Amino acid sequence: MWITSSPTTALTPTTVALGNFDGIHRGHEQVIQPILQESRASTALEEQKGLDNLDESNFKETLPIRNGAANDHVYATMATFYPHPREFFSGEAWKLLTPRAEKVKRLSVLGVEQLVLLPFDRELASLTPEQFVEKILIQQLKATHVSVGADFRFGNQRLGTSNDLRAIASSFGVDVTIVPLFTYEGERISSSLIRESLETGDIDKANRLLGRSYSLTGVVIKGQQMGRTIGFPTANLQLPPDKFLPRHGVYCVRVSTSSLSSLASEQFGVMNIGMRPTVNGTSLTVEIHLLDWTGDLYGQTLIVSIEKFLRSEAKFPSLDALKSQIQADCAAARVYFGNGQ
Ligand SMILES: Cc1cc2nc3c(=O)[nH]c(=O)nc-3n(C[C@H](O)[C@H](O)[C@H](O)COP(=O)(O)O)c2cc1C
Ligand SMILES: Nc1ncnc2c1ncn2[C@@H]1O[C@H](COP(=O)(O)OP(=O)(O)OP(=O)(O)O)[C@@H](O)[C@H]1O
Repeated sequence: MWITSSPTTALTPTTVALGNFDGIHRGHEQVIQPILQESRASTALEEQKGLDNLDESNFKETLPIRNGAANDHVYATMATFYPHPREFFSGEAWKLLTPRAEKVKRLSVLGVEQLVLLPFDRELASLTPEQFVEKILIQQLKATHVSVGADFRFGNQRLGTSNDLRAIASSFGVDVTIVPLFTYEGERISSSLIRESLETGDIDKANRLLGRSYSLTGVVIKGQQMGRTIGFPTANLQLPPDKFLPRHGVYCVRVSTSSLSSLASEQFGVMNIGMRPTVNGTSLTVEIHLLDWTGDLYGQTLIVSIEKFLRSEAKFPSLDALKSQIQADCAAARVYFGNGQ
């Protein structure tokens, strides 16, 4: 996937899904679908042209190549803002459901070909809706089609609505798909609602809104190595600093790794997110104990899918008391994953 934070270097022409898209939830996927369809239609057209021109003597030259203006390919593009507008306006670091690497991975799976990170600064924030369309969408991205949700707002002071976008874009001959709001049990699916669910430990709801399990991807680093002394070795995860974490506490998780060398298949585990008050911890840690697994995971990248909130983190009077509780956590996780022992 081509990623650029300079819209003038975007691959063009484009079909554009527009918004913040933090989390890439089920509502976002509805907005992305039309641009994929349009891009695939252009690929089919290209391939047909390639085939029409094909003969044995010029085989190489007539296959469609996607570089430069010489082809008709329309690039399925997500145009999003960086930093997140909330971070820009509040001046405070904004934690993300999908930090950049995760977003890119998810978009690639969906078939998006290009991510354009529009630098969100005073200049961009002060563009009127008309200026935004003309400068960014038409001149820079050479959009042929744009897709947004019905509640999309844009331009200076968020004055432009999705209908305004359609009216302005149509004056340039560009179609706008306005996707009806995708709801779950009567509530509009949004990044904010997913954050709220994660904050309260309602993992089931967060995962249903997302359409997949909320996950943490990080490298295993060394902890204090006390876990093994109480019989529960843990993999301590280092996460991107801008990753949004659910409420502190203990969770049932599924763990996999992109590397073939460590975990042969997905493993079940228990995870603690918190300060470890029992051992007078001073920093936030995210640590996982894998059920029925021993081995070395240092340096490995783990993908941890969060499935269920079990309990809040607590300060125990002794390490033995903590150990008994972790044993109970493991038992609860086995029951949850259906292999009670
Ligand atoms: C499933 C699980 C639950 C935990 N619950 C708590 C807890 O409630 N309170 C606490 O202080 N620490 C808790 N911990 C963290 C332990 O204190 C920690 O694993 C131990 O201190 C070892 O840390 P280390 O791996 O950095 O050496 C938990 C750890 C796990 C794996
Ligand atoms: N549930 C939904 N159904 C259809 N379109 C949606 C839905 N949620 C967001 N969109 C659209 O997807 C694009 C990206 O949405 P954006 O990330 O800005 O909103 P969001 O998920 O509601 O996040 P937040 O809660 O932070 O406002 C926008 O065009 C928006 O209108």
